[in-house]
Amino acid sequence: MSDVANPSIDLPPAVTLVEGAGGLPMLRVDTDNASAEISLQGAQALSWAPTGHEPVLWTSPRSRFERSVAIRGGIPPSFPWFAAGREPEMRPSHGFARLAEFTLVGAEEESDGAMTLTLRLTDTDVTGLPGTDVWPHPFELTATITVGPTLYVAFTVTNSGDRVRSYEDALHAYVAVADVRDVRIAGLEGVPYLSKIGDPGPYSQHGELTLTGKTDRVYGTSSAATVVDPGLDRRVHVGKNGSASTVVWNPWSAAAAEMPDLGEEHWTTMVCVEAANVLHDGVVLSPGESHTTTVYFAVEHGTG
Ligand SMILES: O=P(O)(O)OC[C@H]1O[C@@H](O)[C@H](O)[C@@H](O)[C@@H]1O
Repeated sequence: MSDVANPSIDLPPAVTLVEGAGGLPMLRVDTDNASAEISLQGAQALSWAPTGHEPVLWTSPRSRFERSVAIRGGIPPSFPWFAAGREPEMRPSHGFARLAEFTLVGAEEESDGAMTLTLRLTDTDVTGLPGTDVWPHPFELTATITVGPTLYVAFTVTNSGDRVRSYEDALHAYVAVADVRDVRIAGLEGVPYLSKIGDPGPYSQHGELTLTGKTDRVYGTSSAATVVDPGLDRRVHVGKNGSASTVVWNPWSAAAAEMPDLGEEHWTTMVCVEAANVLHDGVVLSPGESHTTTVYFAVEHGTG
């Protein structure tokens, strides 16, 4: 990696802007409490490790790193629609925000040593990206990412046009696990969900969630979830605000083998737990109104 010339703002010593894989600009954060890497494309945290812990976010060893191509891993944003969207013309998958290069507008050290980065994207920055013709509306998106012993990612969408608009969003986190077949996800007990595999339901979650095959579910909950991972002997708490849906996804072996940026050998080491607002829980904003979706992660040793 080499330093990128002329970052647009002064950076604290703990933050560097470098040319990462594929020439994509990346922010490197290295503090006493945590380290992280954040791609300006998608304002996408790709790695985060609090001091004394193994990396918490997963990025595919097979990911592509190219301009305007989705990076497989970390916390890509879905906006202005989720996955295949609510209308047939909503392509590409997960909308255009993860394909767009955000502008770094702030980098500040918090009093506890955590580092907060602020990145911005507006409709004028996404001209020409796939999907912008489907949702050609004025917006401002501000991503605020705080790197410390807890990782906070907040996405604020403002409707800067003069009509009411609706959208779906997700902070589509890939959590690193020893083996997805051995983890439990707590916090979803009793929550209603729809499945995108087979009969959509609705169903109700009985007990903690264990994954035994391809899983693609939208849970209707604003509560936190915890990934309990005996292989890494840790619990990863996934807290959230401003999110009415939690999506859990793992493609399992056959579908992963069909995905060139994932592959049959890597699907076991991740599970997606996504803070979202999707389907009938999509967000509706009046002109000038804003909504913030926040996800935060904390890790504890042990599974008890
Ligand atoms: O391959 P993509 O576009 O990154 O999407 C991956 C998955 O993302 C999940 O969030 C969706 O629920 C799945 O339906 C989808 O397959």
